[in-house]
This record gives sequence, structure tokens and C-alpha cells, in this order.
Amino acid sequence: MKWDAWGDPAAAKPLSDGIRSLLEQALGVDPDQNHSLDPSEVAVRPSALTEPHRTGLATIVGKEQVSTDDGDRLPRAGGKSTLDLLRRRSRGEQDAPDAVVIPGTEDEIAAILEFAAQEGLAVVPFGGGTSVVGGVDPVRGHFSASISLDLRRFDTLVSLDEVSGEAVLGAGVTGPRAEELLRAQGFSLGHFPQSFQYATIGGFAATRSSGQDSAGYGRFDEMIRGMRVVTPAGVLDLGKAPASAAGPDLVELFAGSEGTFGVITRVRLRVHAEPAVTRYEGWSFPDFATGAAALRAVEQTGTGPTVIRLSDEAETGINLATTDKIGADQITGGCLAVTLFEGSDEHTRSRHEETRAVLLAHGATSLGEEPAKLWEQGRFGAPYLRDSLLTAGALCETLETATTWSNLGTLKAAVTEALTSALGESGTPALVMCHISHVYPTGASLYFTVVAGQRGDVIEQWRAAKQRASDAIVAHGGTITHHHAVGTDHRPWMDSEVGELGTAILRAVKNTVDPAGILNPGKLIP
Ligand SMILES: Cc1cc2nc3c(=O)[nH]c(=O)nc-3n(C[C@H](O)[C@H](O)[C@H](O)COP(=O)(O)OP(=O)(O)OC[C@H]3O[C@@H](n4cnc5c(N)ncnc54)[C@H](O)[C@@H]3O)c2cc1C
Repeated sequence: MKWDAWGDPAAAKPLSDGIRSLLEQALGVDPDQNHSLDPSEVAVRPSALTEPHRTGLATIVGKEQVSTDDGDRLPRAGGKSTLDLLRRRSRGEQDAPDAVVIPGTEDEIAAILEFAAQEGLAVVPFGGGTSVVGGVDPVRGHFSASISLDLRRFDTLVSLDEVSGEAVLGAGVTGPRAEELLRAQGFSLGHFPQSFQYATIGGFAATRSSGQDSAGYGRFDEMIRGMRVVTPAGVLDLGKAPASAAGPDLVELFAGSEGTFGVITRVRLRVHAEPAVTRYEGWSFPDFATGAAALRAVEQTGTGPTVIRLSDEAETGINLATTDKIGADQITGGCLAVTLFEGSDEHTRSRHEETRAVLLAHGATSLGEEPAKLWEQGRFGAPYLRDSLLTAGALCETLETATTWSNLGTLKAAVTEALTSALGESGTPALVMCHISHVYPTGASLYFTVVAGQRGDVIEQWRAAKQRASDAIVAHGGTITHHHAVGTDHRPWMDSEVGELGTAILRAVKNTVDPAGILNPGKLIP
């Protein structure tokens, strides 16, 4: 993973002529500017880890698994939000963890946590580092140093129960590696967030991630059957049976705990047979409201697409749903939707037919297979485009929420207005696009992509727009996050999300499992 951008440098996406002219004409951006920083120009905050602390950590994990080198600290200095990437491009001293520690066993993690609690060191669990909410920021709080606890060595398929369809995967296994390990035995997890290529099993569990195939396979938290968590107060082995009435579900409590309650070392997950067939169909709707009503009908009827997504007019207009063709003018007007069906030949056929019937009855026009295939081919490409936009002097970021079907239109309008007016006040027009990509019987997510011109202090420019959008989300009945999690960025809205008593309950759990407060300070809990 690049330190100041997304993913593999070889997969970079230069801006097409279509996007370049869009930037120039609509946003007043000069795409020939270069806003990136050479790594040699970066000054990293010096490590504050003392020599005795380094020796103490090295005694636990071995000296080769403790590093205070800038080259190791910088890639763990934060996640991959636009704010993170803009910070990486800023001149002046950059924040970074004081050390990177890479344990190989649960006992080593327990010993690190004990040492950190005794010595007053903050510990930030680190999976793939793809957080977009400041989840891995090296916040020291009142501690003398912050260490990044990298889970990469927990990288195995621990076990597979083929009869029950359950697999135990190490926390550091990445998305592609999980599929590779499972497919070698005829199984698949089916969790494909856009960050799939770099994010990890532990990170998915810690953030209640949701993948693009959630209509078929569920959110990541719905896949979890159990997990092991090392906390400063001891080890928890959670989840005994496929279902249980033994009180409140502690698996649910630790899913989404964002490294503040403990370090997840392995996760037991529901898996399914590797799908034999995929069927594709793209659709056009006259407008977003008609499309949303059709998706609701599909979900409430339960016809079973694996993927179902709907882009609004703006997103359809610039062809963002099929990122490889952005700016090309092959889809005009209306709203594009895509559906995919995975499984056996017979089962995908029947689900496809039922879904078709519902969509056609609700105003859809079929576009054939191609738009859905193109979407699948380009599904992991958009983050590369964001890098090129930032480099060219445009601001580009995403944010997300969810609400009930009856409130969807109101919330979408309120967030769009908040972003447009906040960015307008900073002196730039804004292109606000939106899609639905996760559906439930009672509601859906809304995922916004914003492109604007960079004006003044760009970090402050985006912060102000995001604050306005977050306030609008809360004021209009949305959740502050459907799948990006809380981290530092959404923490100010947690009280509105769960109430003061809810926050007090989270604090009480934190005080029980992490009395010294060393785990991921400044995240999740207000
Ligand atoms: C381009 C892009 C696209 C994205 N698309 C999606 C998407 O489609 N769906 C989605 O849900 N999210 C998405 N995200 C957000 C992000 O990928 C998810 O939050 C992901 O689950 C984080 O996994 P990770 O392994 O990278 O965790 P990290 O970023 O390393 O950590 C995230 C949080 O979890 C904690 N953590 C990590 N591992 C552990 C562990 N083993 N034990 C305890 N705590 C731990 C960290 O301390 C931190 O608070 C996207 C991000 C980017 C940059």
C-alpha cells in the first residue's frame, strides 16, 4: 500500500479527457497542477519511545518485530480518508506512531497490553490501515507514546468446518487472502467492500464493515459466529452456537468496538460454497425515487439478488457506477441500477427471474448484462481515481449513512443541500452524487461522493463541509455511519447516536476490559 495514496502504484488511474474537461469547466480546477509531495520532503514526528520501552517490547516479541524507523511508522500514520491523504500531502511535521510492534501470538499481545498499561503507552490495533474515520490515528492521549500494533502475522485459515459452513480466520488475513484460502477448499466468504484488496478480517469485525454483496451474503457483522479477543483484563472466547438466548450477545458488543475494548485475534465466520454461476443485469429508472421504490419492493419481496445498487441522476450522468468509463457518454439520463445473482445455475435463474419481474413492474427498463459486468470489473477502481483528482487540485471524498425507506428521500435531499451550501460558501461549486448499495427490508444506506474545487486550507474546507453534512444526517434521522465506523471523525456525533446513557454503558465496558484506557484512545467513545 502506498504511504500517501491508495493501493498499488501500478494501478494508478490517470484522469481521462472527460474528467479533465469536467474539472476545468464545472469546478474551475486546473488539472495540470501537481499537488502531491515527494517523500523526501516529508518530516515525520520523531519517535518518543524511550530506550527502556523499546527494550521491554523487544523482550516480548523479539527485536526484529519492534521498529521506530520512519519508513515503518509513516505507512501506519493514519488511514485512507481524504483528510488522511491531504495531511500526507501537507508540508510540515507529520504525525506517526512512536513505534510499530508486530506480535505473532495471543500471549505476546497479552504481554504487550500488560506492559503498555504498566508503562503508560497507548496501543492502536492496526489491520490493513484502510480506516476512513481516523480509526488508526496515532493518538497518544495522556500517554507518553503511541504504538501501532500490527496484526499482519495473524494470517492463517485456522480451521474450516465444511459440514457447518464455518471458518476461523486470523485477524490479519486480508480480503483477497481470505478468498484464496477458502476457495482452495471450495468455499467463499463473499465480503467485498471497496477496500477489499487491503483491509483485514480483524478490521472488518472491529468496524462492522459492509461489503458490496451485502444483499446476498449480509454485512460482515452478520457473518460473525464468534471471535477471540485479547483485552488488558483477559482473553474472551465469544460465540458458542449458531444462535443463543444466553443473555445479551457479547459478540455484538465487540463487533464494532474499533480496537477500544480489545485486540481481535481470530474470527469464526459463516462461509458458503463457492458460487458456480453469476448472472448480471443492468437497469435504467426514470428517476431516483422510482428506482428506490423498486429496490424496496425487491428487498421486501425477498427475491434474493446478491448485489443490488442504484445510482442517482448525478452519479449516473458522469458514469461513476462504471468507473472505467467515467466521462464517456454512453449512459444518458435517468438512474442506473445493477443486479448480480450468485449461486447454482438453477437457483440464480429463479432469483433473477423473480427480481426481473419486480423491477419491471416498478418502472425499470433492462439495459442487458453489460452495465452490471462493467460495474463488477471496475468495482475496486474508484479509490485510484480519488488520488488523481486530489493531485489535480480537486477535492473528492465520500460519506455514508442509512435510514428507513420512508425517510430516504428527505435525508438524501438534506445531506446534498448541506454539502452543496457548505462547499459553495468556500467558493466552489460541488458535484454531489449518491447511490444506494445496501438494502434492508425496512430501509437502505445512502453513499455520497463529493467532488469540488480545492479552496484555501483544504483540510479545513472539507472539515467544515463534513461537519455540516454530519449535522444534517443527525437532524434528519440518519445514522452517523452505516459502515465506515466512528473513529475520531464521527465521535462528536456518538452522543446523538446512542444517547448519554448509551455512552455511559460503553464507558463502563471500556473501564472493565481496559481500566488504564490504553487501547485506541480518542476513538469511538466520547
Ligand atoms: C477506498 C476505501 C473504500 C472503502 N470501502 C468500504 C466498504 O465498501 N465497506 C466498508 O465497510 N468499509 C469500507 N472502507 C472502510 C475500511 O476499509 C473498513 O473500515 C475496514 O473494515 C477497515 O479494515 P482494516 O483492516 O483496514 O482496519 P484498520 O483501518 O487497520 O482499522 C480500523 C479500526 O479497527 C481497529 N482494528 C483493526 N484491526 C483490529 C483488530 N484485529 N482488533 C481490534 N481492533 C482492530 C483499528 O484500531 C481501527 O480502529 C473503505 C475504505 C477505503 C479507504
